[in-house]
Amino acid sequence: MLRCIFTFTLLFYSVGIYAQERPKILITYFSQSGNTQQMAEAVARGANSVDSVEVLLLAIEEVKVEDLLQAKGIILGSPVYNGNPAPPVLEFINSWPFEGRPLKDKIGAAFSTGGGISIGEEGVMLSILKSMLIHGLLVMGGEEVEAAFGASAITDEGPFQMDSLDPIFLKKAENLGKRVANRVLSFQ
Ligand SMILES: Cc1cc2nc3c(=O)[nH]c(=O)nc-3n(C[C@H](O)[C@H](O)[C@H](O)COP(=O)(O)O)c2cc1C
Repeated sequence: MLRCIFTFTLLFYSVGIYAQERPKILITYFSQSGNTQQMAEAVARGANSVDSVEVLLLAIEEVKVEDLLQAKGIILGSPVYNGNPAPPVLEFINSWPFEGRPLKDKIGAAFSTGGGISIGEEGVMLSILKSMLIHGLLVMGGEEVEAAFGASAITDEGPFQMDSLDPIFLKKAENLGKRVANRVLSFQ
């Protein structure tokens, strides 16, 4: 009986500690026609490949303030709309709590999708990173030099006009998620 209680207590505490210690990574996106969502899912796959982190994948409209506050890493994605992040993404960022800068020192990263080559993806990621810097996040880019500002994908020009995004873009997104997850762990 005593042994049973001991085992149960040990199990209870180990589960508690494990749950408590897994830092959360929030991956969030706006997507009207599914491209940015595909990138977000790839980012989440990459983050999930790292043990000991908890990954939350949510469309921006599903994100609650507590999700932002609890996350140790925030990875935000947007399509390019006329060279800028999509307006709902800007509204989302404008809704982040600012008083006391509660998002300070979290890790931040960005991803984007755009219809054409060199008509906005990079600018959108930099715009997201700039806002993250205002909030005090520690921002980072992707794994590859070709993803220096984050992971981006072309969705509607030349060879990149397919239902599913080209694997080269999805790989960069996965690597971004993995990189952020590893950094979050090393900053614990
Ligand atoms: C209103 C609007 C404006 C857009 N402007 C641009 C643009 O300036 N540059 C670009 O590369 N793609 C532009 N696009 C294309 C989208 O960025 C692209 O299709 C993106 O992958 C859509 O993402 P989603 O499928 O997640 O909604 C625009 C699309 C819309 C609807």
